Amino acid sequence: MSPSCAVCEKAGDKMKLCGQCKDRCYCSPECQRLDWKTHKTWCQKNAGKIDQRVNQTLKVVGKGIDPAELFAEHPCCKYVAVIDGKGAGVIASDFIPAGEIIVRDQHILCITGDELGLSDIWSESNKPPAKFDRQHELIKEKFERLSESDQAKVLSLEDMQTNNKLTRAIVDRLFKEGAIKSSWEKLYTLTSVPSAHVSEVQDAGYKSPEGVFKTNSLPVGDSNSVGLFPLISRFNHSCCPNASYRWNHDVQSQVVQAMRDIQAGEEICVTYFHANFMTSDTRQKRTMMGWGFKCQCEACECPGLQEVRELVRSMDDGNMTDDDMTALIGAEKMALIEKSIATNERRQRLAALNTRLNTASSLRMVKQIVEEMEGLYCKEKILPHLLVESQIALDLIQAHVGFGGPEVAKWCQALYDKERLLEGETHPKTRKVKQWLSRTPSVMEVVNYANGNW
Ligand SMILES: C[S@@+](CC[C@H](N)C(=O)[O-])C[C@H]1O[C@@H](n2cnc3c(N)ncnc32)[C@H](O)[C@@H]1O
Repeated sequence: MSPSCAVCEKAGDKMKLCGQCKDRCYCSPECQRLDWKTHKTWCQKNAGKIDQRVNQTLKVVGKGIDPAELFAEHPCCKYVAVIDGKGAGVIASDFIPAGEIIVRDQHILCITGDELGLSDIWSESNKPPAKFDRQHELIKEKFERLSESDQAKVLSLEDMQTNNKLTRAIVDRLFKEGAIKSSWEKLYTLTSVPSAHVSEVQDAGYKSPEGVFKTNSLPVGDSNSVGLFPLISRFNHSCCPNASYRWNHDVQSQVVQAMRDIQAGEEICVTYFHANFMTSDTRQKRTMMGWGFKCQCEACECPGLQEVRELVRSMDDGNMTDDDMTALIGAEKMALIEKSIATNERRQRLAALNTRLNTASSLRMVKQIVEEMEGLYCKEKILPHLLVESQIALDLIQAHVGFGGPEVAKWCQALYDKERLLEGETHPKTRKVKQWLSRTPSVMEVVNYANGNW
């Protein structure tokens, strides 16, 4: 759904905003002319003020950026508003096979460790306050040097650091009151607060290039730099993702790559951190602290769990049976709670098994652990996933080489198949594993490979 014309209410993607106040939308010059008589007085009175406010709030928010246009060259993706509360996201419009590179992206704003005097910008950038200040200045300077359209791209991205909660509250309120009619319009409004409400967000700070940078930046390969990638920043997080951010050495770009087959209509999600071994509470804390959101992915959804927990805690005299509990809260909610408990138990078990893997003292033990982990990953919808599969193949190669097992060749072949999909045929990693197909590697070779020294 697109925003509709203020006069005829026709919807469309190519709406034009009133050039003076930038507050009203029209489908054609005819409709704009028709509206002018009634709109004129308000527009003339407010346009100057609004422009001034807009400039003060850093041109607030990439007005005129249509995310669909940003993605137009990427036929796999169409950009749509997804679930409420997640902002926008990316939906596959076609079937995407595992391994396919969905989007390649170049950064439009980048800061380097050298500029900040840091040897590892990714892990150190939040530490010393002096460097933190320098970071603030650098982002501001670099942002001001961008073209107007790139500035708009930056400011159309999420800023969970500055004050998006307030923006969301305003947008939700307008949606409830009916002033925003469709979810597309809601999305559009989230990146382009109506001018009548600009002062509300301005007072509280709203978006800043720095906030956008901190919400969205990613490492630029292994170059000790961090960059802002306008397309890739549009992918939402999931604790059971179907895609992954990766740095592609061949094309020197950040890419999003499918980690399993993705069906048309599925949301394409990456993971923002390593969530496989965390319970939902830990994951929620992580997303809240890192990006200011409560994760709403499939693995985390359990509406009302918190409130039910509190209710049960307040009522439980120690004698409550499962049947009492179901009667109290209803079968549907009970099922959700059970689902949530089960998923947390599985993630905890996965974490414990992963630790045990490092100290397993026989091939049989490694195989048992890996098999159990595979079953748990499947139940958690983490498998199939190319990165997890290649890790499993690598663990099994290591165990077979170390304990003299009979299946080295089988697992080398499995790892080679995954690496080909992940990195391509000519990548040094893939070539290394290809050598192993004709001879058994040494333990040291496998260890080096696992440590990234290939
Ligand atoms: C890198 S941006 C992703 C694109 C963003 N939704 C947009 O509209 O541009 C990160 C922000 O998206 C939202 N988000 C991403 N994944 C989410 C999830 N699993 N649940 C809820 N919100 C999510 C949060 O607001 C988060 O700060």
